[in-house]
Amino acid sequence: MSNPVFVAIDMPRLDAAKALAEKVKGHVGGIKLGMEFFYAHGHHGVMEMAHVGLPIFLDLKLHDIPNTVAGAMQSIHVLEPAIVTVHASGGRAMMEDAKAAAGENTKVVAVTMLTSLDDNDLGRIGVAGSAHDQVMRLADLAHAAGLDGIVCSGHEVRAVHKQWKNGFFIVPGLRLADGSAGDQKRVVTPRQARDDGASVLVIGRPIARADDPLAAARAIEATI
Ligand SMILES: O=c1ccn([C@@H]2O[C@H](COP(=O)(O)O)[C@@H](O)[C@H]2O)c(=O)[nH]1
Repeated sequence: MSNPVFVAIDMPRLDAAKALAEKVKGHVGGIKLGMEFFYAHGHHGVMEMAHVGLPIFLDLKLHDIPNTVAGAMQSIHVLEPAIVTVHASGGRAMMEDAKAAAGENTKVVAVTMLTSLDDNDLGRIGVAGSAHDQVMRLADLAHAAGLDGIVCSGHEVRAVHKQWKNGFFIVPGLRLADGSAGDQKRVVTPRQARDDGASVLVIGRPIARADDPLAAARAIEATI
């Protein structure tokens, strides 16, 4: 993949989403659509965004019993997304069934621990150990389930890459050194994540909410 940046288009308006994608398309490698967009526009919206001509990452973070997640994967099959996410904490059988139900050109990738959480948050939800331990544990489970890779923060991607050589690693929670982290807690720069083995760099607000999104996308591209 030449440009590893997928711009996260987290907005409910289709016209605004299309305008942003058209504006930055020469400086990103793909488009990430999440719940905010998909719940508002569904299949129609994804098909509209596909006209931009970039690979589509459907970040739906599926998490349910195996039969339901497999059904959801079948329902989005026709959209031929390049990437779809499920939650690793849904368990091995859920991930296996998700992969089996996905199209052959769709990478199924497991969200390990959200980048908006840190070690303290993990303790509060009853999980012992560090974020690093939790990501490594769930990466092993996703690998065993036959998934293509995982979503983790830039704090863990180097270690995960070492243990899963041909894995596909998606890293959100990216900020330039002077950028506000907002709700993200495990943050690194795009350059750091790339150097540490990220396959895809997910960048949302630093582009979408910039005064000049095109200039922001260009500036980020220049750093990687
Ligand atoms: O652990 C995760 C998993 C997914 N995301 C998604 O990435 C983008 C990040 O947006 P920014 O505006 O660049 O913070 C967003 O769509 C999240 O849903 C994540 O941040 N962390």
